[in-house]
Amino acid sequence: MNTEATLRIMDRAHKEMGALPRAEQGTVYEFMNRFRANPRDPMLYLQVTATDVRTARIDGTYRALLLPVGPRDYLLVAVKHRDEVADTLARYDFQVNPVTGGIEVIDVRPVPVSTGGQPPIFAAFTDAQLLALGVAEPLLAQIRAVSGESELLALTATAPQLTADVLVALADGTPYQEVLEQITEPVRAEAPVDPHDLTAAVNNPATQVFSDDEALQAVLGETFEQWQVFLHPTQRKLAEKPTTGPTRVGGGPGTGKTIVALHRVAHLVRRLPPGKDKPILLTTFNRNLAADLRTRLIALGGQELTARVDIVNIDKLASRVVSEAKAGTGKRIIDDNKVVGLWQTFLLETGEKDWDADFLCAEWTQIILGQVLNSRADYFRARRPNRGRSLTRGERDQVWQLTERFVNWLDGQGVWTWRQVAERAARLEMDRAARAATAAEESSGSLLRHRYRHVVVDEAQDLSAAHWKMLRAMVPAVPDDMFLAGDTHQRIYDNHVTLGSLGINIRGRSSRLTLSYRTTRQILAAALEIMSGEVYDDLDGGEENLAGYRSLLRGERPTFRGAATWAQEQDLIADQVKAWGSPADGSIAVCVPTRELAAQVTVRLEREGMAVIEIGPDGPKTGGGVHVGTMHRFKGLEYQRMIIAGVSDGLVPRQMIGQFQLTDPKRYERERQRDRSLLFVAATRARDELAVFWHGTPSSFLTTRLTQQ
Ligand SMILES: Nc1ncnc2c1ncn2[C@@H]1O[C@H](COP(=O)(O)OP(=O)(O)OP(=O)(O)O)[C@@H](O)[C@H]1O
Repeated sequence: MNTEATLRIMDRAHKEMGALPRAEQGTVYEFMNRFRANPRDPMLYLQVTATDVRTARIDGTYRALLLPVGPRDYLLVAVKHRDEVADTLARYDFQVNPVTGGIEVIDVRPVPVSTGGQPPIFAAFTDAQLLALGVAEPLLAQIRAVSGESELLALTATAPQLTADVLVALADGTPYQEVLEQITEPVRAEAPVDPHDLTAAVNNPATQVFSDDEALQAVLGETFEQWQVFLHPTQRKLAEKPTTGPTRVGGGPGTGKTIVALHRVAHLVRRLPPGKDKPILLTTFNRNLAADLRTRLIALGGQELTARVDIVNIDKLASRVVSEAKAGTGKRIIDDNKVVGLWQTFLLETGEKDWDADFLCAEWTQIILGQVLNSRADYFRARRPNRGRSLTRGERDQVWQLTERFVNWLDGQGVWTWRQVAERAARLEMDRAARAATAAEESSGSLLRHRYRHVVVDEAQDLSAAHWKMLRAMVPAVPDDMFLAGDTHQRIYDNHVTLGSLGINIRGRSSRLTLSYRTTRQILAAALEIMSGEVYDDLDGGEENLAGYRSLLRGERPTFRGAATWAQEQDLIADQVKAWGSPADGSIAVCVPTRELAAQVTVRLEREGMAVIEIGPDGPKTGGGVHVGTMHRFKGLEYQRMIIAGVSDGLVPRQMIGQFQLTDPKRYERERQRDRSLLFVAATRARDELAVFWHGTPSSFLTTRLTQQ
């Protein structure tokens, strides 16, 4: 098609279009085509207004508000009913933000006046201070009038993104300097900003625009996914920034880490030379998350994009490496949670009484296999972080010998564990990398190469050291080699690593997202309360916290209710699902600590005539019905409404970990932290509403502030 003019869509106009009836969306689409073909078409009634903005006729009812940003370039800033145009023009202001260099559309309608008589929230900050943080100047008067949270949220709902981010952070008590460093600096324009140069501004990544029809077609098409969103400028920077080495993106639940990882993949694919190979690996912890990543990546860029990306969960990747090398042929892989039982049988059969099966199992999986230790000598030298009791040289010798015998014993039965597969794969890949390096040095023209050019990992907090060693060996240490997304507060498997010691140096290349797009402020506050007092690591020997973690979404306060017995608690669950209208569309989930409880809840809800879908290792089998599953199954998922049930003393944290309190206090702390993280993960799956139930005594993770509200 001949185009006379460009017409880009600004994010807020895009949202307005999404809210129009379907037929109207099609009309906007046609309008855009006609406008691009000939903006002077008299049927479009392009009119200059008192401000810089132009209006044009979409149809008998709707008008487009257009901002000229170049001689033949326009920005669609709003789609309005014709009766609202005059009011909109009077209320809206447009500016180039002097900090970000992006165009902002600002709604300067007055904030509803508070009747509470509270003092203004931002009185402590001068105008100059607020402007230095990137707050939109036309909003200063409104900002000064804000004195309560509901007014604040009414204002931030329509304010430009940076203004909203800054105001909420300041209102939450984040120190000025921290807001400057964490919110403003990451989105500051790289070059000086000329506030009058709209052409430069529209091309600045801070201006959130769709530059083509894809977005509109997505709105019209069936495949429009809610997550196909405008990246926040901080998210975009992380997704597109060139890096000199491994990089990590952290941040609380729902801050868009997965979305950033997916956009990173898309960005890397766009930079690949043409080809048919798959030089990018996208991996995560389990099967259903890998399947989810594939679906989301297809939605983002279609088959063309996924054609260049190997998407596979980490254990499957390891087993693929092992079977390619024909290592372990004929052996059956057994589940890691069966390994302690096997150690017990082995110790019984061999009459070995000096050692505890649990201790040996952890030592073998975490230290010997986990660190891919080659020899007894390596084991003598190995660091044993987080292992609690120390071992003498003689004891280490005994452990080494016992594990060797145990491995032979397993071998004799034709089985091995996922941990062993990971360790073997790491070893094979490390050998391959060493051979590739020698071949390159000798420039012998060998075809030996690294498996991948880029590796992107989601849910990085749950990978073991052996997994990391394997991944490190799969990709050369070059710029943009590894991109890791993860949150240690959500670690639900017992894998603690220090990436630096595994050859993955993320120092100075670690960032954190803080704005949650999933949960409401009310749910977030409860989830943070669950985490209070616990210390978490940053995957690299340091500490990480959730400072600045926040949300702009508003909702009901979560419900916390106890019952006398489990039977009565099940009544609470059934009543709550009914109170939510028992929708069978997969928007509600019930999450419990154990499989037995999940089975009982299923029976109970089915008795009420509800369709129930149990969540298995591959995620929910179908979308419909009320989803029920154990807490582990909820990693990476999200629901409109969630019930977390069985949050009782003895169940959360698990009673059995009490045995370690005296024998192995470090392990006790680790296990307790893991259970706390499970509850945190579960609570942060809820988008709009959350109900937490227990029977008997509530879990010690539920503070009295929560249980008595
Ligand atoms: N810039 C954005 N605009 C609107 N929605 C967003 C944005 N970024 C993320 N989201 C939404 O927030 C939700 C969470 O995103 P995502 O799954 O990427 O978060 P996460 O940090 O990986 O979460 P978790 O750690 O809980 O797995 C999704 O519904 C996603 O669509």
